[in-house]
Amino acid sequence: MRTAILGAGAIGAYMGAALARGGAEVHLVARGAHLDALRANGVRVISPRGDFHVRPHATDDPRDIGPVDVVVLGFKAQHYAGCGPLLRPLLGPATAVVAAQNGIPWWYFHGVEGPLAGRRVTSVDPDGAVSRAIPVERAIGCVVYAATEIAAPGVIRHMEGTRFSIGEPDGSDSARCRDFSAAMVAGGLKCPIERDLRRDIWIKLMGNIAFNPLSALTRSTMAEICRDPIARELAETMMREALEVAARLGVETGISVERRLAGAERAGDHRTSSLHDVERGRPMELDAILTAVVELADLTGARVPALRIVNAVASRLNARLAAAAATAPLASAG
Ligand SMILES: NC(=O)C1=CN([C@@H]2O[C@H](COP(=O)(O)OP(=O)(O)OC[C@H]3O[C@@H](n4cnc5c(N)ncnc54)[C@H](OP(=O)(O)O)[C@@H]3O)[C@@H](O)[C@H]2O)C=CC1
Ligand SMILES: CC(C)(CO)C(=O)C(=O)O
Repeated sequence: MRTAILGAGAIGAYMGAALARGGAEVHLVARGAHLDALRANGVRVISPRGDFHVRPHATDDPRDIGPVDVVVLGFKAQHYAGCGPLLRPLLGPATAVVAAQNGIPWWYFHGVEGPLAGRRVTSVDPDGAVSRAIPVERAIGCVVYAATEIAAPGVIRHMEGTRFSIGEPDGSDSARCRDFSAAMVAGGLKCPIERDLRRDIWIKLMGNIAFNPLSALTRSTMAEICRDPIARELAETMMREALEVAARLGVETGISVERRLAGAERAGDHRTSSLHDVERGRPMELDAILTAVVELADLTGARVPALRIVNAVASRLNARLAAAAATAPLASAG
């Protein structure tokens, strides 16, 4: 399978390294010092499951690669709207795009029936730019249960989790999902194909919706939030509100808030990807993880006062970080 990883960061480079280890043809698209290291030394994965090293092709120009069978999007979701020029050279008539992301994807109401069918989630696709850049027909959903970080340029630290659940937006059984899953499994990852990926999206989102913004706002790890009684109560309230939105959209996660909190506590002193972002002076990935859920609450009539307040506060921080990054472009280019 010919695969390109567009935005080969913490998660993308980890998936790419595993796919290459399993025998797939992998091309990494990255930039900056990370790209220099990938070109010079390949990807080193440091993992409690065993370290490994692979040397896939790495570039900043997808025209060097050309059409592939599968593109994995490893960007943060806020970069999807601008990815058209990078994505286009990789697309052949049947290329699938696996969106490995947290939160509500741009394709959320694609492939469903009922009054919301085909509706655009404006928080994640404000003017349709994402749908134009990445046509929903190409999308394969992907819920990431792994936790990784870029420990140094070209070096990925894998902390926990090897599950990447995938699924077609319309729940159908497809050869492209089966092929991608087989390539991931060959690389040592778990890649179940879910007929109802929206349930997985909400199970994962229960954690992210609370821990990602709270960790970024308080500069705390997940375990620190769990140990602080007030922060823990806020996280719990946010999770309950998210579950209510999911239920109104017809999704029952079947997982209690208590169980999800216990899982977060077990993750220990893990820094979320949003905490990594703000520590690097970058806006966190808020639109897909929180703002979209407030939008869906308004759509379904759910009361979400805690989500609304945290979204407003975190948006304020994001605006400041975006303004600071705009006045210091060289520092933020990484
Ligand atoms: N990290 C984790 O443990 C988890 C992450 N996720 C989700 O996975 C997704 C990816 O997150 P994560 O891997 O942490 O993010 P990263 O920031 O580590 O990776 C994104 C990568 O894309 C690169 N990139 C951005 N724009 C371009 C460009 N124009 N050209 C080339 N490269 C570019 C970034 O480079 P640069 O740094 O130079 O901008 C970065 O290396 C998110 O949706 C996140 O929520 C889900 C579960 C766990
Ligand atoms: C915290 C984690 C790894 C999920 O537990 C995550 O999804 C993130 O860092 O964004």
